Amino acid sequence: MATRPYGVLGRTLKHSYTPAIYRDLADMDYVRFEREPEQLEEFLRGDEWEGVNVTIPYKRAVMPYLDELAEAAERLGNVNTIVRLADGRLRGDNTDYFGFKFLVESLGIDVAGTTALVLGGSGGAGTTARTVLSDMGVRAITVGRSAEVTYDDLDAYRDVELIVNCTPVGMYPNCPASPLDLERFGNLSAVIDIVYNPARTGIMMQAERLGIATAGGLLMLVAQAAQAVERYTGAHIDDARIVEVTERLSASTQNIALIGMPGSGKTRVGQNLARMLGREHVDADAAFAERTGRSCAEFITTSGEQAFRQEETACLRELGARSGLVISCGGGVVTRPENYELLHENSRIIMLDRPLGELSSAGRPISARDGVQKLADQRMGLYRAWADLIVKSRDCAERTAEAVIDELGLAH
Ligand SMILES: Nc1ncnc2c1ncn2[C@@H]1O[C@H](COP(=O)(O)OP(=O)(O)O)[C@@H](O)[C@H]1O
Ligand SMILES: O=C(O)C1=C[C@@H](OP(=O)(O)O)[C@@H](O)[C@H](O)C1
Ligand SMILES: [Mg+2]
Repeated sequence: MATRPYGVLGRTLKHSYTPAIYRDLADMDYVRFEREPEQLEEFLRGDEWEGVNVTIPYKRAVMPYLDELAEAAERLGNVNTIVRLADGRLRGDNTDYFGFKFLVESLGIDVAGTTALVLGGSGGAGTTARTVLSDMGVRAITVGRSAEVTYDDLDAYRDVELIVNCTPVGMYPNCPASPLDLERFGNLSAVIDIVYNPARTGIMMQAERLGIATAGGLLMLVAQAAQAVERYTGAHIDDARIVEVTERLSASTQNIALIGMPGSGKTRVGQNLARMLGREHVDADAAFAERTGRSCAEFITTSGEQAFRQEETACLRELGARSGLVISCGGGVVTRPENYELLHENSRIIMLDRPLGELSSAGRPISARDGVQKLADQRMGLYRAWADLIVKSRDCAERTAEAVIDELGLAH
């Protein structure tokens, strides 16, 4: 057994999911090796590590210090895994190839003979994607601002079956955003995005709306890590385990967003949920008050509902992009269609379904103005349509929180 640690080498790694992935995949402790460019040589020639995953911006920069390259690294011209061989020599490998192939295969589509647009295809990730796709029999076309095919030339490619995003457009914190409008493509079978935060990027959400299959980058991230572990330890990690670890990571990194009628328990159940799961709780109404210096009720009474809704959306844009939170929404979040994607991009949306007769209007100017029944007529259909999961209210907020945890399949 190696006594030196494994780790991930990069420049800023604070938000890296990699240590969590290794812990879950292989019960391995994984060190974040944050180094500046001028420290690279010393790090690579030193012996404080046993093996490393390499991330941007060093996937090419490490190459001069390696003694040999695996075929994938040679072909792609970059290295994401370095293994220390028994004789001390360093071998550079590239497991992103496997990771991306795993992602494409997860769609369950026979891609051979199809054509794909690879957005950002000339960058490092784009090269990996193009190489994998070509090996799978796909005609991969690089699209980029200075590539042979630019975003202005796409009318000639309306019939492509696949679009792959390898640009950072849509990545946290500038989200939701999409590099491309899918409307003009009439023959798409899938959209792949290698971005993994948020869980659903702008282009993926548009694809969902159009009924097109999607795959996000988290599975690739876990699959490349799994093959790196195989390279370090020689132990095989099977496909089902890669999927299982991805699902767990996806569940823990996405927010849990509670929606439902005013008084249904979003705030109180959210507090309990966060406590039970060890997560941070954010009440959207409290965040609103902090941002504007006025409570929701006060804001609505003095500035009107429309101004309130505008601020509420601005608040939600920031909140919905974050990770791992329990978010208690305001009851009126469903009144603006644009709020849906702000939640859906990185949250599982849970509707709390509490009998109307139990709902109080106290301190709620909109409930008081319209009455619970009228609000329910306007909103219940929307709550149901937005929800990934509908949980019936139990006899107290704590028990409802337990039910949410059980129905989400989370441990507490
Ligand atoms: N079964 C239950 N589930 C949720 N809340 C309940 C339940 N029974 C009573 N309550 C009470 O109802 C109120 C719900 O209010 P709140 O959480 O502010 O709702 P919302 O945020 O959805 O408007 C709280 O005072 C809570 O203690
Ligand atoms: O139903 C609504 O339109 C509102 C519900 C409130 O949140 P709760 O549902 O938590 O009471 C709050 O966002 C605001 O007063 C408007
Ligand atoms: Mg509330």
